[in-house]
Amino acid sequence: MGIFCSCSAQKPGTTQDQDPTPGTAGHVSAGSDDFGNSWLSGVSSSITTWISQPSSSFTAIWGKNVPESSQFSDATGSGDGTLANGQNSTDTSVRVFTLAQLRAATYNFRSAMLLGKGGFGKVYKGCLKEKLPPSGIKKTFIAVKQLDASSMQGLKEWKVYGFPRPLLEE
Ligand SMILES: Nc1ncnc2c1ncn2[C@@H]1O[C@H](COP(=O)(O)OP(=O)(O)OP(=O)(O)O)[C@@H](O)[C@H]1O
Repeated sequence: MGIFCSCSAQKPGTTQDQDPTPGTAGHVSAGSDDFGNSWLSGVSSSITTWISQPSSSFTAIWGKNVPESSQFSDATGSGDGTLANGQNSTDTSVRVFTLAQLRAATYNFRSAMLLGKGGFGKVYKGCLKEKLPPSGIKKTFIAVKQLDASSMQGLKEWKVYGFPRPLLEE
């Protein structure tokens, strides 16, 4: 099974009005990977393609009642092109998202975050938060495609049909 995601960046700020928090806001703790071993995810803020592999060791906590210090400060992994599993990307535009981060962004793929379903899997809305000094928060809204385990051919289709793409406004 795999994950693809696309995103649209929001100007830095601290507003919560567009936060896609489900009605039953709560905390999400990323646990062990019960989806399988072969995760791929991609995120794009514009035209860059991001491919990452998960790290189940990263625990992210998300929610309005969560202290800011508990939220991940770097939603994009190391940010230096180093993949979560230690591999290096040859493309400096590649940024890494762990499975835990994508789970946190989508509230563990909560049904309330479901945008739709395609032929290869479900698409969830998510929000990544990054701390900006001194006290700002950058929100990046994403669409995450979670491939069905039986649809790994979707990886090829995804490349062909243009994922990632910006999150469409509602
Ligand atoms: N970037 C996005 N922003 C907002 N909603 C999206 C986005 N991408 C997909 N969706 C929602 O998810 C649904 C499924 O998207 P998907 O891309 O999987 O559709 P599809 O092209 O029909 O699927 P497939 O390519 O797997 O056959 C869409 O109908 C739409 O409602």
